[in-house]
Amino acid sequence: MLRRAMFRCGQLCSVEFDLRAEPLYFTLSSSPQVLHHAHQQLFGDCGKLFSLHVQCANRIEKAQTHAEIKHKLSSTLSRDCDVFEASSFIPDVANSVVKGFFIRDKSTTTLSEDLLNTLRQSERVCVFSYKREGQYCWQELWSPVNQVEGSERQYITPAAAAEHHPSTLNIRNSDVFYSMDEAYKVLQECTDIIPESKEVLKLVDEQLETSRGDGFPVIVIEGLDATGKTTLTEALRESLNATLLKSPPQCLAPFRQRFDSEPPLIRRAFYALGNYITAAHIGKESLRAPVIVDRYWHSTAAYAIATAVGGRVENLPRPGSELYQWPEDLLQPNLVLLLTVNPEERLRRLRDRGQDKTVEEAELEINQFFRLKVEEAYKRIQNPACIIVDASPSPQEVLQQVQHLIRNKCHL
Ligand SMILES: Nc1ncnc2c1ncn2[C@@H]1O[C@H](COP(=O)(O)OP(=O)(O)O)[C@@H](O)[C@H]1O
Ligand SMILES: Nc1ccn([C@@H]2O[C@H](COP(=O)(O)OP(=O)(O)O)[C@@H](O)[C@H]2O)c(=O)n1
Repeated sequence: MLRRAMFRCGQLCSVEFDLRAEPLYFTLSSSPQVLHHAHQQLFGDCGKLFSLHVQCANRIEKAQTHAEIKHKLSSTLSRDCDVFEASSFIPDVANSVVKGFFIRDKSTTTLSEDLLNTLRQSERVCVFSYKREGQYCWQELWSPVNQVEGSERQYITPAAAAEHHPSTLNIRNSDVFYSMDEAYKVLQECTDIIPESKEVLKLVDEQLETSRGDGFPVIVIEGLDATGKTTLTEALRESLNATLLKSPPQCLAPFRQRFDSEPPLIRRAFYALGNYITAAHIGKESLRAPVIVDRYWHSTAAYAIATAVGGRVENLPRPGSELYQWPEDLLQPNLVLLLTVNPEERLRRLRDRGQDKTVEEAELEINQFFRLKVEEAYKRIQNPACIIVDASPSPQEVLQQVQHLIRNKCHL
């Protein structure tokens, strides 16, 4: 299946060569093409250069295989090996992305070849090698012993950058879910390999139909870790005599660690279903009191998009993209406030709080690109859009600022 996918006409390939730069784009053709300067860097002397592509029909198996290989490559290959994320895709065609890796092995050992041969035998992975003659470079199926019979040469053909970053093509109902059914289906497909999925789906089934009558206002507080959400939401619960809810809801707490260890497809479906459970609780609670929610769909979508899209903020889906649209079947709050503090103050608060960071928070600290993408994705989400609140002042000042906003917007 993959070989067809790799060579399909109009197929583009991209390699995330450098986090700070645009991916390297090329396509494949059966006739020799001269390499561009930019492609010399990757295909320069070829040497031990391989590309490795996951080929599984089942999307759960594909997601898990990709995650397993990523872990294997990072834990097994020596520092003499560069590993780059790669994709082959059809520009602007949703779900056309086939993900893979490029491995440039500068070591003198055969470690990468031994590992690739092991992976290749799993039948879920296809490995290509690269050869060069003068100005021409081509790929062909690889095997450790000799060239795979009938393996035709596919010449590397420089191509212009795609208008939209390839990672934005697979977001819909793979990283971000726009209906409960789509998220529900993913966990249904996992029940035999992740038994906890059955319990999560049972909790979803037990929730009442989400009714959003003309109840009390629903206010969501969003923001990166340590921006002050917990402190503010607890103060608002008291000052407004409100009900405080969280997403994911407490009933999912026993399963979080398990799903946090799964690839994005499964993990994000879990958090999406958490929002639907919280929505049912909001529907009920808002009939008798104002409701404050600590994180909701903005968090789920912003972190998922920022994780899925490699490289810089510019690679995010454009503002106004349908990927930022609120799910039609998810209860909408009256007001969403995004707490922001400068990075130094946030890190100080994180340290003062002393709790260990989530893996994602560790990533936020190391990778400034990721933090900027999360913050930008939060701001691009529409219907409802969030209102930005500077949460740098003291807890009391932030509370007063927010109470003023709530009075104006929700007449509370
Ligand atoms: N406005 C504020 N000014 C200074 N410190 C704050 C403020 N709000 C919260 N903190 C402190 O910062 C840390 C993180 O706050 P927390 O409410 O747990 O953030 P979050 O829930 O967003 O992760 C805590 O130690 C908290 O006491
Ligand atoms: N509604 C939500 C809430 C959290 N999350 C994920 O869970 C991570 C941390 O959530 P958390 O509630 O433990 O973080 P804090 O509220 O403690 O900062 C976020 O970084 C998101 O990746 C989500 O996807 N959707």
